[in-house]
Amino acid sequence: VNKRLTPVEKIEQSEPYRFFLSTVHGIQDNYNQTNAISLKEILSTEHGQLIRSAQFNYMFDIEFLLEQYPSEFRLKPLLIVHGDSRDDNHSLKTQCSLYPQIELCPARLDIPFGTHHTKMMFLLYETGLRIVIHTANLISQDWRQKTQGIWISPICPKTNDTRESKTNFKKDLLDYIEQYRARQLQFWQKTINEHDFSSINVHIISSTPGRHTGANINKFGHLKLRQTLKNYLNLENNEQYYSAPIIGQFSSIGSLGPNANSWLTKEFLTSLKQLNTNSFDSPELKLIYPTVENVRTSFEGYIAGGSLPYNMQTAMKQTWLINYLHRWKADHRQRSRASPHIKTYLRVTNDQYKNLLWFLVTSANLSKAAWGVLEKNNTQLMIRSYEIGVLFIPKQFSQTIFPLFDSSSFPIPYDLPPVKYESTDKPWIVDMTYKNQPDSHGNMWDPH
Ligand SMILES: O=C(O)c1c[nH]c2c(Br)cccc2c1=O
Repeated sequence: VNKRLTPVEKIEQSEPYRFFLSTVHGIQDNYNQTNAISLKEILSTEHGQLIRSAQFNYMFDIEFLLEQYPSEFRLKPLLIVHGDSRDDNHSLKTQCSLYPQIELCPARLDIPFGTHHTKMMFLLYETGLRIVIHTANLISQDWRQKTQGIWISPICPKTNDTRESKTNFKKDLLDYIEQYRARQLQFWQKTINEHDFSSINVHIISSTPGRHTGANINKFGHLKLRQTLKNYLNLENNEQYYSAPIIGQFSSIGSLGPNANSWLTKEFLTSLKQLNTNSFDSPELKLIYPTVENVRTSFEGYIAGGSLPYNMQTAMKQTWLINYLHRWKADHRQRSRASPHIKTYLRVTNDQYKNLLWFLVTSANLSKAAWGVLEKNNTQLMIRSYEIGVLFIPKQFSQTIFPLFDSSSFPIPYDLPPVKYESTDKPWIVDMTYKNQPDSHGNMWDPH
């Protein structure tokens, strides 16, 4: 019998990973019960009496957002942290002008083409502080029929000593917030400091705009990932891990250069393949990005492609990327037709993908703007955007690996091994017309 779980039961049952996919309209209920949660459930009164909250994001529909809060919480103070680009500001100011309880905090974007991608919630209850780090915009379309990733922290109790987690979560979160240099965030910096984070078992991997150098060079972007894997992934020096495949999965792709060696393998893969041994084998890098067919047959149809903004101008400069690409396929979660807006990076053992070495869920797509690009003879990492994600490492869960196919297995979002593009498969490109086959709603796609 499919017992409907309450939001609190869902979180209890998700232990120890606390990693969810968003619920999807149109799939069997039990696939929306196990390790799946909605925005209303995240904000439910069940978790306690909310005092105030903060919502970091890229796209906002304020009416929709307020509707997701329980009615008794809708008038609580709400801080909206958003990108300071002109049009964002205008529409947000207009949307929020009706609500005195909403305060706006524009994030400085001093480097051109940077965006405020970070998707994070601070939920302050009478019993303590909860952090949610996820991949969904605060618009209804992002929470209805897509595959989104969500990590929900425990409610961290207030404490009179600054309890840190074994993963340095508190310090890394404060380092991230500090980069905004925004007075509207001072209350939350103080609040974070006053709460006990010792129960948190994930690492923060974040990005902030800037040219990070010297002591700060490993604080953000792909060098933070490299450093964290180096320090915490204590795999015995056995050869079997050297060629273990690495998988990147995302909903957009930036300009990566004229060939793989420009940035993808030389810089980005070097960080992903970091073991605490200097292994020389080059592991396979497999990239998952939706095909046109994935989009056409998705629940949303071609409209899903509006949230996959890989453009023609970029794609035509890097046809070499096709050889790395794999389809979106998530049959075991009944989400092969729930278009992915989640972004994940993981490493599996090469014995038929039985075990996971680490798993990252993040706002960061496959782009230099998000992850950073080394400059000045590798002495500085230039990042354009704000991003944040959480990294799961077996050691922090008292395991050497995360089993993938047994009872306590890690709830991965898609099917492994990934399915390589066939010769007829094309990556979805947002500004192309698709007129030769109607989508699941009988529509065509003509962006002009
Ligand atoms: O970070 C995100 O979530 C996103 C960033 N840029 C986008 C563009 Br540009 C067009 C359509 C959707 C998105 C999007 O979803």
